[in-house]
Amino acid sequence: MGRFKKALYCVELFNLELRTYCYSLQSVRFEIVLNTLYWFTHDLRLSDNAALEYALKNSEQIAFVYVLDPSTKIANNYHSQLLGDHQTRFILNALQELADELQALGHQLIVLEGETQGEVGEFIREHDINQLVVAEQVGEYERRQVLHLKNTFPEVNVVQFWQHTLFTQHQIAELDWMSGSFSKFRNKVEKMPLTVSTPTSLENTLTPEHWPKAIKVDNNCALLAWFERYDGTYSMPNDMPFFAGEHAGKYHLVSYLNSGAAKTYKDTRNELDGWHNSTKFSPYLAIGNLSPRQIWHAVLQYERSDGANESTYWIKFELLWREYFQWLSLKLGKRLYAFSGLREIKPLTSFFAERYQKWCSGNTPYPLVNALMKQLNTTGYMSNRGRQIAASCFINELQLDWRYGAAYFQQQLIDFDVASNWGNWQYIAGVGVDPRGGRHFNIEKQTELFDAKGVFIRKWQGSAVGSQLDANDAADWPILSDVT
Ligand SMILES: Cc1cc2nc3c(=O)[nH]c(=O)nc-3n(C[C@H](O)[C@H](O)[C@H](O)COP(=O)(O)OP(=O)(O)OC[C@H]3O[C@@H](n4cnc5c(N)ncnc54)[C@H](O)[C@@H]3O)c2cc1C
Repeated sequence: MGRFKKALYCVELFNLELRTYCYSLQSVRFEIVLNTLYWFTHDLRLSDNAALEYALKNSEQIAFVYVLDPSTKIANNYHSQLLGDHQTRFILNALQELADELQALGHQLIVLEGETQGEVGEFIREHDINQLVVAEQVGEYERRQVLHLKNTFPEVNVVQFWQHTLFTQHQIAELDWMSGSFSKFRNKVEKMPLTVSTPTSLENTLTPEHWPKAIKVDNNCALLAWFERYDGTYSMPNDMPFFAGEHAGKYHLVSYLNSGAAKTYKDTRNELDGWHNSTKFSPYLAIGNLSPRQIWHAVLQYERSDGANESTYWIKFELLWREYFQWLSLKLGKRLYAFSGLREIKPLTSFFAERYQKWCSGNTPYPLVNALMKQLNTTGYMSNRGRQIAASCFINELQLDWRYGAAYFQQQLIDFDVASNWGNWQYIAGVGVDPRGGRHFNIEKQTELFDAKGVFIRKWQGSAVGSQLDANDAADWPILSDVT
């Protein structure tokens, strides 16, 4: 055989082998049915959800699961629940909407009740799941849950997607930002500059007839049970109409921008009250009814159509604060919850049960703080400036351990987000990465600035009942000779 013919022969042999290999790969693929479990966590939406798109395109059968964990309703070491009633209600309503959406597509949202990783694990076992798809999260506790499942089920293909932030992990790696102040982070982001990729829409990528088959279960009444337990007779305050769900989130985004309030955002964002004085995007971002990319691009679109100014820039600036805390939380891991945060020095505090109680219920000697806490307890919301004042009072005037305050906020906030809450508390307590140390807001000055006429304090009945911080002062303690 000539050299040329020999070469051709070899190529043909190689092609044949390649075809056989591909064919066997195809048959393997047909033998293994991809039974996927899609686990919803902080991504309660169908659009701009890369993990969900992947799961739908790469499965033969699929089940959608969300877990309601009763242990999150039990008081923890800080005397607070991990999941308070305001956010519970918000989540339940969002789940109901998601369940309806999935049902219209011939699928089911299976709401399980129990210890989260145990419930997911049991579902994997019972339904021969060989692929678990879940959005990647920044919280240490949530990350450990997925890690635990990966270790328990090495045969299950665990696929995770990063979709809770504006930027990708790859973009952040390129930034070469090894944690540090917000200014450093923002400067780097804006100097590069990093681009926020366009959000995706499920309808444009996958028509319903191409969805995988549904894995269904019979017993699915946990959602109803939780509604009965936690929705009760609750009526939403008229001036804080937080309707939950992906549709409500999208509607809120459009109506906020249509209201024109974005044009004056920078001047109004610090006000203590008023629906349109700030965007109120936070509850939707916290549970993933909206993605930050959807908001970012809606603001860009608004700037193109209605004009950009300092205020529209400032909305993006604040979204960068959120972004910063998400990446910081990922870097800090469990140090996000540590008393000394990132610093070597532990703050000087004590535990005054009475002061703590008074702060929580809004009965301190500080009317503005009282009004803020009552607003929080009633609505689940408090403005950013309000949060700064209330947290500063907790740390500086009341000299309490900041972690108890953070945990109480976690319980009360409708928009609780692990990175933003614990990160901001660290920042005010002076144990975070900020080089300037903690923040002490002068309550009198803040009252003068934001509630000079006392309207907010009257609305929330903040007037101080007594001017004394502690019922017992040192003089009330028995002296040693009396005790013996
Ligand atoms: C002690 C303390 C605790 C906080 N806890 C939370 C929390 O659990 N969840 C939460 O979402 N935010 C938290 N924040 C940040 C901020 O107060 C809220 O995001 C904001 O008040 C929500 O209202 P908005 O959507 O109208 O904000 P806007 O002023 O309209 O801001 C637009 C968006 O930017 C982001 N943002 C604005 N300010 C901050 C900030 N300081 N840190 C991080 N992101 C920011 C939010 O996503 C917000 O929705 C906390 C702040 C403090 C000081």
